[in-house]
Amino acid sequence: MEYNSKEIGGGGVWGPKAWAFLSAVRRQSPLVQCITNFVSMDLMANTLLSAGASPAMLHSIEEIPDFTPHAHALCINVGTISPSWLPAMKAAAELSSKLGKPWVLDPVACGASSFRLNACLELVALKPIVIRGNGSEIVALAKASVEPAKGVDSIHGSMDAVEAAKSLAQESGAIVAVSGAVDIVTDGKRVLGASNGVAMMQSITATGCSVTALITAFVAVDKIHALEASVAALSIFGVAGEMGMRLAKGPASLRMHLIDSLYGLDEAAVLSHVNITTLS
Ligand SMILES: Nc1ncnc2c1ncn2[C@@H]1O[C@H](COP(=O)(O)OP(=O)(O)OP(=O)(O)O)[C@@H](O)[C@H]1O
Ligand SMILES: Cc1ncsc1CCO
Ligand SMILES: [Mg+2]
Repeated sequence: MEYNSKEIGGGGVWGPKAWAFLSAVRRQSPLVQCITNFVSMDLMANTLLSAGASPAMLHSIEEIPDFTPHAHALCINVGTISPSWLPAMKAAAELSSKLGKPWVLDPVACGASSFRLNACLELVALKPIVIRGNGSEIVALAKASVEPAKGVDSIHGSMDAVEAAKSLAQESGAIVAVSGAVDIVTDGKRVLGASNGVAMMQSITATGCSVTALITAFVAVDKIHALEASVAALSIFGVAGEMGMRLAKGPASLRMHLIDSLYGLDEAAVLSHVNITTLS
């Protein structure tokens, strides 16, 4: 995709960019392989379908040589990792990188144990194009230290993790995204912020996992612009949350309306709601 790279500030230039990404996903319907946790499989697959992508939750190591080459992108999430899952994650990541296909890492609760942290560090070494976590996950991964936060939930705001995100991006070569009230995305130099979404999204399990999968679908259609793809996916998911919140009565109905809103997003809603700015 071609963009006017000259930023003219605010959502003005980003609304059309975000719409271009969502439209490309709807048009191309990329096949996204997800090796993810048991909690997130349903919401993640439905998020991808609602955005127009095609999810496939294949995680067996025996299937990777046949299947992974057909996927347009790969999402790896360590949420319920056990030692038997790690070889398949590494094999799929390695094969994707070898084939020039983008893959995205969600380092769920990477500070919770040394096994989980080391698994994430091994995966980071296999060159994900994007790493998306919450504030505590990005701080733990950047410091490479076990420091139990609150399990899969964050005790850091996304803005508390900006420096950690920049240093992780510089060390790893990946785009790093931190979700929160303002979603932060950095390549180690530029820092973009997406101020969409509603706080109640934190009360639905696996919304973070699902937005990581949406980022994967967006980089599947334009891996050259992974920074822009990531911030656009975070903003679009947030806009769907804002629209869904108008009809929701609580987390359970927000979950349903978020999916419906993502499915039904039109250009006018995207252009008027996307709120992406350059932070530095
Ligand atoms: N205070 C907030 N206001 C608006 N949106 C928010 C807020 N906090 C989180 N979000 C949004 O909620 C979604 C999930 O982000 P969160 O940081 O909770 O991820 P997570 O901790 O990895 O979640 P999970 O592990 O349950 O998948 C993102 O789209 C994010 O933008
Ligand atoms: C609750 C939970 N536990 C492990 S993974 C997961 C989903 C949110 O990350
Ligand atoms: Mg998470």
